[in-house]
Amino acid sequence: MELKEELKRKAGEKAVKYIKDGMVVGLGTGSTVKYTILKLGELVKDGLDIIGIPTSIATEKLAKEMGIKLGSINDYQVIDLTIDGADEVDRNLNLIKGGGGALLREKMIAHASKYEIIVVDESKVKSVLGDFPLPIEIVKFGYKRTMNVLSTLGCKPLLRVKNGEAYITDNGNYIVDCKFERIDEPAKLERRIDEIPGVVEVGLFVGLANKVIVGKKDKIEIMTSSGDSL
Ligand SMILES: O=C[C@H](O)[C@H](O)[C@H](O)COP(=O)(O)O
Repeated sequence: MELKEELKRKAGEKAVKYIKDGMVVGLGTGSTVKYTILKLGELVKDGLDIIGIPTSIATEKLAKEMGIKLGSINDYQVIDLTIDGADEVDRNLNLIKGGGGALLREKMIAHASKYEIIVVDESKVKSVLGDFPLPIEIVKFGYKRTMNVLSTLGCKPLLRVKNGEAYITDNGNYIVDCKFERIDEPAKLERRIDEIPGVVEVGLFVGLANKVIVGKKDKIEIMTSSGDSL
């Protein structure tokens, strides 16, 4: 296994230790949290009883294959704990998410969660967010205008394309990846982007993560928010 993959595995697997019998658990999306879900599948086979709430169709499929019992956010409107990945993390536990296109469901589930744990490899920890182009989910209607409005905030918006076609999210929308030079005030930028008509959700997660598990070469680092109690 290549080193980066090994660090993802380390962080992803570590997170299952916070999952307890009887919990409703939000299941994030991506190649890091995949390791959490695989491990969780083993624990479920050994008798752990939890309900998983998937954040994407891809995660729903994987969790089903692993034999994890699933529910929806409509049936479980309060989630005990969610484990998810991120594309970038700063030391204040602000995040950029949505590299895999799942940011809307991920944010809804993070918002419904009493506790959110993020799993990443060390390359994702940055002093300032913004290296990674910020994913923004927008409706198809008037998308060119929405992209122009986004550019007035100081970024270069690029419509996400997959296999030569515009990428479509699980919710039937487009994703625009917006490259900012640096994001100094994530909370302020999140609010400004959310105010633009046509924007469904932005991949900035501010004040939602309680703990970040970082897979490093020599160890696992755990970053916690103030008031963290898990
Ligand atoms: O939309 C996708 C999610 O926000 C992912 O959690 C994020 O992109 C990180 O994914 P990965 O662990 O594959 O880098």
